Amino acid sequence: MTTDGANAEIGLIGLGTMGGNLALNIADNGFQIAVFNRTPEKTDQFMEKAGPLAEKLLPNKSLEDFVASISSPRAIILMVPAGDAVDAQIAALRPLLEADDLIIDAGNANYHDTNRRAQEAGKKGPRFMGIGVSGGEEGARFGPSIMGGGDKSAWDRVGHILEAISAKYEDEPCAAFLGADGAGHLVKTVHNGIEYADMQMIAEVYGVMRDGFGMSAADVGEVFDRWNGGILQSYLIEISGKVAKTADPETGKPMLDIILDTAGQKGTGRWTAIEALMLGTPASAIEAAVAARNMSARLGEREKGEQVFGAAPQRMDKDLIGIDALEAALVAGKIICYAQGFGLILEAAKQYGWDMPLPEIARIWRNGCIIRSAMLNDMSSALSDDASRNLMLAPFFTKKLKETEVKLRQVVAQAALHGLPVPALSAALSYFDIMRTQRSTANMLQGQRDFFGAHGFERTDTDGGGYHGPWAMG
Ligand SMILES: NC(=O)C1=CN([C@@H]2O[C@H](COP(=O)(O)OP(=O)(O)OC[C@H]3O[C@@H](n4cnc5c(N)ncnc54)[C@H](OP(=O)(O)O)[C@@H]3O)[C@@H](O)[C@H]2O)C=CC1
Ligand SMILES: O=C(CO)[C@H](O)[C@H](O)COP(=O)(O)O
Repeated sequence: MTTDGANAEIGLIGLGTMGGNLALNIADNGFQIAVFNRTPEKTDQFMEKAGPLAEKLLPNKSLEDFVASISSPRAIILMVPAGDAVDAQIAALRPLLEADDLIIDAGNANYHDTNRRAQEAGKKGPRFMGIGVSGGEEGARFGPSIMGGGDKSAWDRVGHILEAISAKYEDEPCAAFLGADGAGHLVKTVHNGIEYADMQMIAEVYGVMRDGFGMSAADVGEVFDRWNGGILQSYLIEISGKVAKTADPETGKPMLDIILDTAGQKGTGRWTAIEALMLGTPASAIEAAVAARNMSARLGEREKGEQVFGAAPQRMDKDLIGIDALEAALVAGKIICYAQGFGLILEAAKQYGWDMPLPEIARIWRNGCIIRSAMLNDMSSALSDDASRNLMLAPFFTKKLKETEVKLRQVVAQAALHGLPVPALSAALSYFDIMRTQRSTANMLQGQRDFFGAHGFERTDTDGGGYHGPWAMG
């Protein structure tokens, strides 16, 4: 293949929401970038909107021309839907590329797919790496958080571009190499799992304010705005305030009162829960958040349930718990869901032998990504002190949990008494209570298992295992 006129330093396929903005971001940072889109008309539309950045963009209508316009060894970012589209795009590119060329999947891939693709690349070429990108449309355009995985030498080749286009926190790039094969995509998946839990807990306190306290959407928005000035400062609290205060231009009603209450999901939250179950590590707040989205989608069943049982939510006297208790409950819930998320990453790193820098993960989540928040700076410090310790046991977070735990308990208890569902906050509280109890109730489980299956148990008064109760059949 000729490389005459191959000027682009990098290429990108998939000019959708994320890919189009990422390409503009790369061009804006001074890199010449070749672009290609399956539907050629979208490439024309993209170029029309590129303005002065067009001079840094090399649009192509065929994959062959696209590949030929990138300087060798080539680096090509894929920003297409996860799954079959990625495999199909790699298969289409493979005959056009040389062994040292590099394909970078920047979509929300399942990390098991990334592990497989990395192995296939090792056998068939070209080179391959998977990176997680977070920040939505705006992040892609002006600075996302980038979670790199794969071959370190591949990261070293393109890392300067990824760092340049990433968000910055106090001038530090929110982009880093996090480990081999699918490590970057595993971290992005857990990021999204935490995102699910964080969003769900915010929705739960919104529910207490709306259905329990009878507050208007605008008043709820004011509360979120106030919280955003304190310990809960975060992108998700900020946008929740904006969502709550926005009116529908057509009806003038609050947007929140117009939006149908069935949550969509594309899979990353579910993958996080599946991964936690497969790795045997507790992620109950995240699992509860995924289950809550699943329940929300069953609108017909919920309608029938309300007809049969009556609606659950009941008004509650604001003084029973108060707005400040909701803030404290969110603080506690947030710490716990991050403790679970980092615990899951730690477990996956052990399983795959990946040397994953947990403080670095918290560091690159401090800006650019959807879960960016003030607390992530403290998490990065806590994980730097000891990355293998449960985050709840880091002194800063122990103190915060001691300050907020009672409020979390009051919110969950009063919510339950008033029929206000708070599944993620409840799961967080149960996790907290189990993880601070030396003598749990699993002795009963062991007794039951031994009774019906002779599975054996360990005794508290003797070393070793394989003991049976007197119920065992002789
Ligand atoms: N939206 C978001 O907030 C975020 C999305 N992501 C991930 O980024 C990736 C892209 O998402 P997003 O930009 O939102 O998606 P869009 O639907 O906006 O764009 C998808 C792009 O992929 C192309 N495409 C679709 N199917 C194929 C195919 N079979 N072969 C080749 N190209 C194809 C489309 O081309 P065409 O114009 O021809 O349809 C389009 O350019 C996904 O993996 C998503 O999960 C990651 C972080 C945030
Ligand atoms: O990766 C993202 C944010 O970090 C995407 O916006 C993703 O689509 C969010 O997940 P879901 O669509 O399942 O809510």
